[in-house]
Amino acid sequence: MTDISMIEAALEEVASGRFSAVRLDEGRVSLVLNVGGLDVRDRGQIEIAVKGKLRELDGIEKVDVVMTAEKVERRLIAVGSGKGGVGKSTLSTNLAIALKALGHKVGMVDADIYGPSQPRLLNCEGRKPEAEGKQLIPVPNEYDIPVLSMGHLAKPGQAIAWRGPMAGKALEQLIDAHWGDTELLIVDMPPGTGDVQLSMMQNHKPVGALIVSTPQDLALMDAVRAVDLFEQAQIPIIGMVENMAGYICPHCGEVSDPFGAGGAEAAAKTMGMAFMGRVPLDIEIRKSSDGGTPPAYSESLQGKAFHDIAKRLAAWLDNQ
Ligand SMILES: Nc1ncnc2c1ncn2[C@@H]1O[C@H](COP(=O)(O)OP(=O)(O)OP(=O)(O)O)[C@@H](O)[C@H]1O
Repeated sequence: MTDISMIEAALEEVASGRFSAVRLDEGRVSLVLNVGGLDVRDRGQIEIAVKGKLRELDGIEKVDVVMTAEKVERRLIAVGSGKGGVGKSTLSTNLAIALKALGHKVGMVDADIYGPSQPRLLNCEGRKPEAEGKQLIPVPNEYDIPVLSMGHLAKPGQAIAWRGPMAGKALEQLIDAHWGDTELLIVDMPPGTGDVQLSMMQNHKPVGALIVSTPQDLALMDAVRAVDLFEQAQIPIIGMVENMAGYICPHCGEVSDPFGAGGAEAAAKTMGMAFMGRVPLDIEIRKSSDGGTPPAYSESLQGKAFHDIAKRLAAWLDNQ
């Protein structure tokens, strides 16, 4: 007849170093399985392997497995802007990839529920997230940045026209998902300064917010409003990023400043916040990002600006 030592020997084969509290009671085995660091699929597989292996043993009729994982301390970083189209999503994607290259375990929440673009930017459009119980499982992709976006739930091109409370609920589902061992969650915020943004921040308390602006005055006025919103919610501002600064002509190499120059840096100084860096207006950034091959993933010149900003962001996180 099977005894505890035989059960432990069998467990050693399929779950070495991960089991504890093994009990045997009239043909019924119970144990605790530490699944820390495993993703959802691997967790499922190890559970099946353990149950299968133990049921092969003489007289074992039932196996109860309790899975535990050390709690991952997950930090949220909000990327916001006062208005749309300033490059918030592009920055979020490329920063996520650059932070991953620095060794962080990064995930992405596309909180821009009315105009989701992360599925396209991370080249995983058309994939549906699976669910475990009531929790969504983030969508994997070639960049190893698990992502959840309303774009994965709605049909491509389908307009998402929700009222505030519904939009807020959808966003909760994306954030309270099965993020596994993801330590850093980049939240690509919806543009503007409405209720959805405010309640998300109150509920989830990001550790900090990055503000994106283009250099011109009008965009900067909107950026000031975004700063106000984060301050209202008592979210520390990490700093300001200037996007679409200095256009380099692909033909003659001449640098021009269609949206002005240095405006965001000056505004950051006035508001007493850090300036995190500038990203040039470069057609390659648009082509590669919108084409699902973010420039930060390659050694390209265009990727460098994002890597520099990611280093500053990582230093800020280290100092928290
Ligand atoms: N530095 C840049 N150089 C060239 N094109 C850029 C740059 N940054 C962003 N873009 C392009 O500008 C467009 C808008 O960018 P993006 O979608 O990232 O902005 P957004 O602020 O997230 O917009 P929305 O609020 O509408 O989601 C995209 O086509 C993107 O490729």
